[in-house]
Amino acid sequence: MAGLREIEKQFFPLQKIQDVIDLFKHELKDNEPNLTLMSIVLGVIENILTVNRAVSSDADKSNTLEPIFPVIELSTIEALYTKFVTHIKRSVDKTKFPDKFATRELVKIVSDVVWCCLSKSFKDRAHLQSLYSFLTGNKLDCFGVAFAVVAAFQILEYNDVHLSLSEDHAWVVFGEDLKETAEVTWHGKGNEDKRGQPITASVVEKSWLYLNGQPVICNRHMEVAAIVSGINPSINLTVDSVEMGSLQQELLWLLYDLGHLSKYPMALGNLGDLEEISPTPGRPPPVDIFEESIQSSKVHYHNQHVYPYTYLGGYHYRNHNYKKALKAWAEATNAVKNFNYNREDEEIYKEFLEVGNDLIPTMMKHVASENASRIHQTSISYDPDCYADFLRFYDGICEWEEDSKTPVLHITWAKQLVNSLAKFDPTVRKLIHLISEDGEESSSSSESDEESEEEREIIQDENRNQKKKVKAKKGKTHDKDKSDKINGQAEDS
Ligand SMILES: FC(F)(F)Cc1cc2c(N3CCN(c4nnc(C(F)(F)F)s4)CC3)ncnc2s1
Repeated sequence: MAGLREIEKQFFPLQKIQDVIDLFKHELKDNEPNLTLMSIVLGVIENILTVNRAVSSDADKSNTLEPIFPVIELSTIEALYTKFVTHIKRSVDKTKFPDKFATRELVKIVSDVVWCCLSKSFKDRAHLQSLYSFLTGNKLDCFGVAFAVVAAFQILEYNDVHLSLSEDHAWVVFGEDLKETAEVTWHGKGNEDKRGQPITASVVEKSWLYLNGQPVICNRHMEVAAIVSGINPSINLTVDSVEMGSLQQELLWLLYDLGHLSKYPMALGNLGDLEEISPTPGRPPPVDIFEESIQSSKVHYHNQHVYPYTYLGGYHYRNHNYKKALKAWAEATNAVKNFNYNREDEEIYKEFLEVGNDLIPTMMKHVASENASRIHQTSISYDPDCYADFLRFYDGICEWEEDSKTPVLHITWAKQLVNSLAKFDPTVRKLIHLISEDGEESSSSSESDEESEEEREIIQDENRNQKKKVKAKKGKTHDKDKSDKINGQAEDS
């Protein structure tokens, strides 16, 4: 990869969103789209529209609807592009690596070439995903380091090194028919990086972080989809840049129409979220896009991805379709139950913690108040399907915890389960058939008394244990969070 090609230079200066779309359309026609160029262009635009927002001096401009899209000069882009290409070519002596395919040694060297320039300051801030951030601030997040390594290999003219993505980690595949893997970045907080090491079957097996061997293995076009999906339009915790969001949405539709999102469930989920915020006329509704994300995981990844279901569940929750939200969340834990939870999986744990201990309780409270006003039949607390999905949600969490080294459930989960259970009407708890995995049925009506008696025992057990635990904990020093929770519970119950 030499300097910028003449044809690429003709797209500059970029003065509006359409100019960026045209540049990406051109690059995506090529079988080697220029990853370095596109990452720098998106990084420059994102920086101007979110981090260093040009505050218009004259008052009148600020309240016009006139977009504040920046003019991106070729000189700005070319300087950064040359800096990255020079840095990579100067740091890697290709004569030592005559092979057509990359070797593990070379992958480690290129990872070091990126790694050595990184400043040790905050890494989980926003807007640290692009080569612009690397070249101007020596900062990259976990994804950004992995992407920079892949962009570097494109510059070194290796076309076998590709990005491999799970729902919370990134690494590379390389070698003939991509059968080698290597860590090139760090993961999470307080974990030693394992850069250069292969991702072995024992690490992958039943691990959500490595999707049990079903990661998204990118080609060059999907690597473009990854940088577009990684655009962060946030200006701060509450405000997004409308221009940056529109650019991301239009670029995702471009990639969608070219077929480059079909094996990328999270990018489809991102697109569904953007369509909820600002629907594109003539495009399918968000639920259809979330459904495509789920189908993509089923067809290409053995239904091992979890986020497609939590995207859909979150959408239905926000739109008060509580019955559909419960169904999506039940299917989310149906996917996660095949994994064994371990300490590096806390991102997905936080998702389910929020669903079980915040979203569902809030939903049940809403519904309780709605009950007063609405006819009872339609409310979820009277709907056996909702109760069944509620139980399936928790059943999946419990199965996820089974055989795991790290526990998932703690007293807050039990407390919230009891609260939410009690919000379902006793009649509905008699209407469902519990069928165990081996097909054995426990019929609903006859045993209903024993069943509700059994449930009462579970609840009483829980309360007894809870009181015992609270007494025990009070006598011992305990880490802050848990003791607060337990004491809090003691006050509540
Ligand atoms: F490379 C890593 F390490 F960063 C892992 C990746 C994350 C991620 C992503 N995300 C992460 C999940 N994500 C979600 N946003 N909402 C989610 C849901 F909980 F609603 F499902 S999941 C935002 C975008 N979107 C596209 N591609 C990737 S690759």
